[in-house]
Amino acid sequence: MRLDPFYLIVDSAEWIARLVPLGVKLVQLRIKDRTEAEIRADIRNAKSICSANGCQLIINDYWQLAIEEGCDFLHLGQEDLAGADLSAIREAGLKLGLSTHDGAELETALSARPDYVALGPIYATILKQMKWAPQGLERLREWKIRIAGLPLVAIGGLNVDRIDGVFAHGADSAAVVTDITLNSDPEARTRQWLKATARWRSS
Ligand SMILES: Cc1ncc(COP(=O)(O)OP(=O)(O)O)c(N)n1
Ligand SMILES: Cc1nc(C(=O)O)sc1CCOP(=O)(O)O
Ligand SMILES: [Mg+2]
Repeated sequence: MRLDPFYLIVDSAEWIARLVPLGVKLVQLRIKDRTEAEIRADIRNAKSICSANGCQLIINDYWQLAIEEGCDFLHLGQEDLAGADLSAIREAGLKLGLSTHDGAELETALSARPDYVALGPIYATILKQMKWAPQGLERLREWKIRIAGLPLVAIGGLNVDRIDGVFAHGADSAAVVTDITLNSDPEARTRQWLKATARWRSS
């Protein structure tokens, strides 16, 4: 499986409606602190926008809703994974990406046979508090060897200037939140990301 090199992460279908039509081909809906009804509605909207734009939608955390809404790709962290029904996820035909932050988490992730592995935070992030220090670029090289052919997603503190570094160190896709969502012009920043990742898309 191949992932687009530009992996956008946003917290609403509104963001997806704004940015996916610009040419984004891989987006995660990462919603926190909203009601189940609101999340379900956003998943439906996001699914419809992504389908119309040929964009792969990945649902974060809400594996039951992803199954119920007929989604096809899920992202789970380690705690999410511990509480999830992997058989139900697989039976529903969902692909699965997993977060990792250290060697033990990588072992746990690999035993769940994921479709990609994410490593973070590569750089310090302002999105959420994390108990891990920045991994640095060299750790990506190590992970790429250890995951033996699986796609590797780099996440945490990425911006347009850091894109080439993560790909040069083995990442297959660069995931980003605040460099786009907190930018004064998110559409322009998205276009910069699309341009900066183009050479990794075609190679
Ligand atoms: C691509 C990608 N990588 C890592 C994460 C983080 O997942 P998790 O550790 O479950 O934390 P939350 O995002 O749920 O706060 C991710 N969402 N996406
Ligand atoms: C949601 C998330 N997970 C991470 C991990 O390391 O697992 S880092 C992160 C935040 C990514 O946001 P930004 O691009 O704004 O730094
Ligand atoms: Mg999670």
